[in-house]
Amino acid sequence: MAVYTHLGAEDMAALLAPYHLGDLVSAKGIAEGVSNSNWLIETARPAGETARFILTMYEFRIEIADLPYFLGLLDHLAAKGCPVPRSIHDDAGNLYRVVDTARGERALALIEFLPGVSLGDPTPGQARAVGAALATLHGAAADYPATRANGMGLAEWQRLAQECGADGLASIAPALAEMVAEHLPRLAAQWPTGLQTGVIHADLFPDNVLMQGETVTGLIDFYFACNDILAYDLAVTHAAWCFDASGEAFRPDLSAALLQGYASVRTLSTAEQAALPLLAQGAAMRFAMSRAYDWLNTPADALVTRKDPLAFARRLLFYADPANSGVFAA
Ligand SMILES: Nc1ncnc2c1ncn2[C@@H]1O[C@H](COP(=O)(O)OP(=O)(O)OP(=O)(O)O)[C@@H](O)[C@H]1O
Ligand SMILES: N[C@@H](CCO)C(=O)O
Repeated sequence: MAVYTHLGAEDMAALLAPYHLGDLVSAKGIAEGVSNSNWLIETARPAGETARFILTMYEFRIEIADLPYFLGLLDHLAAKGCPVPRSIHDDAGNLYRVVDTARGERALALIEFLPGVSLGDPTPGQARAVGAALATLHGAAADYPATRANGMGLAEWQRLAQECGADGLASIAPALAEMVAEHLPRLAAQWPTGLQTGVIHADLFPDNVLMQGETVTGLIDFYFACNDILAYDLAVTHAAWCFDASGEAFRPDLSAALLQGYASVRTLSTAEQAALPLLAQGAAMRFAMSRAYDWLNTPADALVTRKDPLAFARRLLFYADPANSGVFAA
């Protein structure tokens, strides 16, 4: 569950007052998500119609100084027609507010509620739509004026691996320690330079995409967004979408559809196309390392479920295997 801060009805009404959204009808904690407290807010306007919003209270991991980048990006993309939630500004025009809570000072922001559901078992048609939505996002963000470095790039994978230590990684599984020892130095030595960069989502997993049928109705959770290699974002999305739920079996049908969807909107350069296998190994390393670190550092009685690092260690080995080099062929 992810509502870390309890808010009573009066607290909630007071928090929402500067937004002039109408009368508070309901505020329901949302169980999904691990980093923030989220509520679905329903309000009634004077004319009687209801409106829905998501209220997020930032609990861990997110630097307040980064909120203008994340929330400004939502407004930039929404203004260009991308299916992302607009941020709701308070009556003074602020994108976010800092409030006192029983757990100390917290930043909070309101965004538009978007319809749709996130998928457990996507179809090729849905993967194609996600690929196209990602490429559209890359194009729409091209003139976003702010920049943010990728805090989850290669240097961070190396730091996380060091924090876990070879023994820590081996305590999860010996194969994980072996995989990191073999592949992390190689990725560092071979990581591509000179590919086109821009704003990337960097975490476009199925739980961060809302869909109705084969239509993408929401791209959400932009809290890893940053400026980095555009094709790396496609590689992240590929690693997140193109394996079955067990993380074992590659799904060529989803892979082909996702890549086709992306290419239908943005043509990859020859260099990007050639780099995809390596970028996908990097993407798999990124999630293997963040999950391994969380695995070793999340107390057993924590509210959140730890995610399996091995699912991404296996994906890295899949992408590194020359027998699979045709996966990204044009
Ligand atoms: N704009 C939105 N419209 C509709 N539902 C939303 C919206 N934003 C968030 N949600 C819902 O809230 C849930 C949690 O949101 P989000 O993924 O942003 O939280 P988080 O704590 O940052 O998650 P994570 O575990 O990925 O770090 C989503 O799975 C989705 O169900
Ligand atoms: N989407 C990530 C969590 C955010 O880093 C994962 O599944 O590991």
